[in-house]
Amino acid sequence: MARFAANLTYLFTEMPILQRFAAARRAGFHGVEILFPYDLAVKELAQAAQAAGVEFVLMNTPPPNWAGGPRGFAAEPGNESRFRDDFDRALRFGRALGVKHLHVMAGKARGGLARRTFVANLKWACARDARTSLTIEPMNRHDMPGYFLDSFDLAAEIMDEVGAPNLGLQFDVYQAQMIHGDALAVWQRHTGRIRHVQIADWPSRHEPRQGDIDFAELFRAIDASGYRGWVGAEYTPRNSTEAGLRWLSLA
Ligand SMILES: O=C(O)C(=O)[C@@H](O)CO
Ligand SMILES: [Mg+2]
Repeated sequence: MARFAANLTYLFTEMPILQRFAAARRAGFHGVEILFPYDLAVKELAQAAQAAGVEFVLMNTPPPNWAGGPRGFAAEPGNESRFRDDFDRALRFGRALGVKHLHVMAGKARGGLARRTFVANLKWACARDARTSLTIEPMNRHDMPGYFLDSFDLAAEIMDEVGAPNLGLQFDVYQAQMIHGDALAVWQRHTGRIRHVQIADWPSRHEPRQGDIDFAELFRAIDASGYRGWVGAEYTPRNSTEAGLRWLSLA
């Protein structure tokens, strides 16, 4: 069975960020994700992860202006040099924390030039450090209007164009269901490309077993596919984080 990581931007928000690592471990998680840890001290984050005994699995790049700004800008023509500077910063940050995957966010853009920009930036980023695993994740149009990477089939095409072994697909169950209406079918269509998984139920984006997705079937499909990577819990708890963790012992 895959290993589970707690997304500390979504879970355990009842306590300060540095306390969330140990809380996640006590709850049964062996890894953690943080969307944008850049405002925090690397040393303190690394110590918190080490003391808790959890792996740092995922963070996003480039660091965006989260307060109302775009979600990344890797597909935005004209921002290439900013992308490179910010990507290098993320790379340094990620190395210091031992982060397994860096999720490269496309930002808001449309059209052929945006596509070429995204491909060129990804090629550059993949070549920057061939040992660092990068991921791309499609986002649904309802939650992120205008986001360039808005389908898993487009992500597969982009990956083929980039053609780098250290670029993988991030399969978020909630995003797949929102975009394509059948997360399991998306899993089956793109299994070989998937490097990281995130889960939340649909349509609520709460914990598994609160909505319409058949997680027993999905976990069986993930197991049967031979996927042995991480599964990140990236959902908004319905009540407290602790109260909603029953799904973890049933997975
Ligand atoms: O919204 C999602 O889904 C994500 O995975 C985030 O990384 C977007 O920031
Ligand atoms: Mg996600």
